[in-house]
Amino acid sequence: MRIDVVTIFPEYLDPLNVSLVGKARARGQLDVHLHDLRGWTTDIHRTVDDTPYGGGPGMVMKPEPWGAALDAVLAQGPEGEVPTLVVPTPSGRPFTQELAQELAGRSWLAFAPARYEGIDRRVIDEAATRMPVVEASIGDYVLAGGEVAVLVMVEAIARLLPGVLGNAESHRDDSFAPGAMADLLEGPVYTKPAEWRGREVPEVLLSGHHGKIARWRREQAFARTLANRPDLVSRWQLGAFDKKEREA
Ligand SMILES: N#Cc1c(-c2ccc3ccn(Cc4ccc(CN5CCCC5)cc4)c3c2)n[nH]c1N
Repeated sequence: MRIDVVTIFPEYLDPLNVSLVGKARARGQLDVHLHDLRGWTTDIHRTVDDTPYGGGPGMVMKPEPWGAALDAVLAQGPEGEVPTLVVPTPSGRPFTQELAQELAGRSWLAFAPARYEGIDRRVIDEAATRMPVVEASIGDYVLAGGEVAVLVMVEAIARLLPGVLGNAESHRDDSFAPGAMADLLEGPVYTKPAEWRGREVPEVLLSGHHGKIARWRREQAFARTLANRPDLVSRWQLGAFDKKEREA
């Protein structure tokens, strides 16, 4: 997968050099290109923003630098291909595991993290005439810009790419991943030592009885989901019900 990121803060994306994403880049599983938006400004002050038409707070990112930057990204990318443009925004569709799975299936993603009050709308509308555009939000809170959202999205997507997670890890039982535990949160996890500060590991986990362990983990996941995300329980129950219906 090729990933391009256009930003006025390329250094904000330094975490893409470490850990899971960094290793995937070193192995050639990810090809990441960072672009400083100011490289496409034409004035001495390298201006990327201006006041909003219609008034209102803050500044808006000018269309010219973004248009030129996206032109350059398309020109530098694989011949005859276009990226999916991912635009982090508070008003976007929720960035969920499902959307991460969808984007993990694309061969080329271009991220456009904005700052200020966002990008002039015409940039997105014009881009949508020549590539798929996904406007997505990582959660119901307000950030100061889109770069941290890019870090979140790239990590969630990268770990789904074949071979990126080692054999010792798996996204099979992730929260929200398809399958028996779909839509349930993870249950508790334990490792050695068996006793720590007077607290013991649940006996069932030491039993070696895989059926009992699996049932215990499902019960724990259900209890945790009921406590922290009751909204997911109804979805899971409906899913489990549908499955029984289909098997009946
Ligand atoms: N993903 C994601 C995000 C973001 C996000 C993503 C990208 C940018 C670019 C700039 N900002 C700052 C900002 C802050 C408030 C507003 C709303 N204003 C109301 C009146 C006019 C706009 C617009 C932008 C961003 C925030 N925040 N939260 C998420 N889950």
